[in-house]
Amino acid sequence: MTGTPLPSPPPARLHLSAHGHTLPLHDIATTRGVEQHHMALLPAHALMQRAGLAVARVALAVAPHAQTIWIACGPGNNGGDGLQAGAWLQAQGKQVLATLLQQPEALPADARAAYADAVAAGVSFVDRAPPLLAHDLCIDALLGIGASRAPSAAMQACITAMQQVPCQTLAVDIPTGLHAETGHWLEGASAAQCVHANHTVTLLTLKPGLFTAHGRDASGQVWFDGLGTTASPAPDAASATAWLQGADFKAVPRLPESPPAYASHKGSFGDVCIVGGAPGMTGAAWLAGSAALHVGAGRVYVGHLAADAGNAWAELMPRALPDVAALEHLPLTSATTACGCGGGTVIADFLPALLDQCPRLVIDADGLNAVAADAGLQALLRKRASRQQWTILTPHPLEAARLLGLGAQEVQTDRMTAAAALATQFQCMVVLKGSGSVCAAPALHTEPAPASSGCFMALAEQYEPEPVTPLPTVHYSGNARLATAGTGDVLAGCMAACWAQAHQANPGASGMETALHAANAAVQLHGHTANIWNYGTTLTASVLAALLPRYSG
Ligand SMILES: NC(=O)C1=CN([C@@H]2O[C@H](COP(=O)(O)OP(=O)(O)OC[C@H]3O[C@@H](n4cnc5c(N)ncnc54)[C@H](OP(=O)(O)O)[C@@H]3O)[C@@H](O)[C@H]2O)[C@@H](O)CC1
Ligand SMILES: Nc1ncnc2c1ncn2[C@@H]1O[C@H](COP(=O)(O)OP(=O)(O)O)[C@@H](O)[C@H]1O
Ligand SMILES: [K+]
Repeated sequence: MTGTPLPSPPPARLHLSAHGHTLPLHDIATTRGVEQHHMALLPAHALMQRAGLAVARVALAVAPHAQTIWIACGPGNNGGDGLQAGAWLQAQGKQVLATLLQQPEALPADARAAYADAVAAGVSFVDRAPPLLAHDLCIDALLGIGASRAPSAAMQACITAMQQVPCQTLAVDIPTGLHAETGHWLEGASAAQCVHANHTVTLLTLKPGLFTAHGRDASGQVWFDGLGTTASPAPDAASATAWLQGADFKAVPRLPESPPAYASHKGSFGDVCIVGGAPGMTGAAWLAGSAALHVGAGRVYVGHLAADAGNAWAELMPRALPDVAALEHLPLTSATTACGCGGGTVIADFLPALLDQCPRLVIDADGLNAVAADAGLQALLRKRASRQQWTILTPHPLEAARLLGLGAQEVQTDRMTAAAALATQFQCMVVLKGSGSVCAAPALHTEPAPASSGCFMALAEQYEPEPVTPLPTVHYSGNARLATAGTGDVLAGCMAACWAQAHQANPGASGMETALHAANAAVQLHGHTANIWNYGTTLTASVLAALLPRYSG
């Protein structure tokens, strides 16, 4: 077995990328399809041999000095990958001890062959975790994409042991206990029933659950191996079911610098209006305005709902909004507007006019709460897309729950579905914030094919455009340094500024696509700024706003 040619390329390590790079994500059904396709092309058992080799390679890379390696193997093919890795590692001179939670004869065929390889290589079998030292390693090969319920009692004992070992843990494909698609715990399980790995080597495809909800905490450093089925380190893009933004297989910790054209002026970078800052929450509007300014909007107006709002930044243009009529002092019909930041309950009075007039509108915070509470506002919101007026909603999980009439926990249980449901329900772009922010869009209607004459004209008239729903994007950038008050206001202002500039640069582009681009660009800039903050002090929202890099397309 050790003479089998090595599949290439070797496992690749996922890194943050400042370039807004996208990588394809695949759900379980598509992953199964990819697996079946390649299994049919390869000799029997070859794919699992490659999977085992990929796991062994990562094991040697992350724990080069390990002498003892404990592998907890479940009853399916994830366990088979573990057994196969054990065979490779034993052949490399490691002492491999495996705990197998299934009778060997009851394993699926590939895993049974892996078991035979492990026995032949000299792997020992033990009932429970052996004594391990800090430089040793344990491998979680209990459950992969076949996990269907909370771990069994025997599995739980292995998970608890893995939580107590003094060495690193490497998960195969997905940490046991985590749902591969949602990043939530398996149904009926909790954090205590999930492996919290230092590393995860995921196989054939990148799974969305590794990157959102609890996924980032449970997975540690993610590695990918296409098992020789892809020419590049990235999995196949054609069959993607979502995108991951902000990660790459190479470290690129620098933002590109593209200076603005010499012959440009402040009118070249779009205007932004902020509407918010009710009494007691004036800071929220200033934070959003500051963010818009730093991201590079040409002119930023702050319409504040409090009578005495002060002025935090000399560069911002304040406009007092004692009543709805005062909105005429803002260039709402030409600018890009972010509303709701610190908007209090009074923002509800302003929303009908904003929904009516603003061609590009980001609705955040209290603006979202107002919409959730008022069916009339919801109807106005839904109508906007048909009038070519575009909207981005930026809820955190509780705001999303209010809009959907669910509990916040239900939203967190399946963040991608929740974001997509909001996008469809309100015909808006949606950024569901939190760890692994998710951007979703409603179905886009494709234009009819151009027809020039005769029967083709007649056919074109009958042509019903097929709606196309863009894939959701999960963001890899961002971390818990953003978990401080006001960072959401900063995101809203940042988004309006990205959107204003993207629209200004290309006013003829599809409004919906520009909105989607702006939503993703803003989440990336915001998250990236938190990723590079390394000063040991709290990243306050004001500092975050001032550090945001200029939008560069
Ligand atoms: N074949 C190949 O060449 C390749 C395979 N690959 C690998 O295969 C993995 C998928 O394998 P898989 O489909 O066998 O599913 P897997 O995750 O092992 O679990 C299913 C088993 O667990 C059981 N079970 C479920 N939940 C349970 C629970 N809570 N507590 C206890 N038991 C539970 C379930 O029992 P059942 O529900 O049937 O009663 C069944 O026995 C994939 O993630 C990747 O690692 C790739 O590397 C590519 C090459
Ligand atoms: N643990 C985390 N990991 C990544 N991003 C986070 C985390 N906590 C918060 N954030 C980000 O910080 C921002 C917080 O927004 P929000 O909850 O609206 O805060 P606020 O209302 O205080 O401004 C969002 O962009 C969110 O995605
Ligand atoms: K696993």
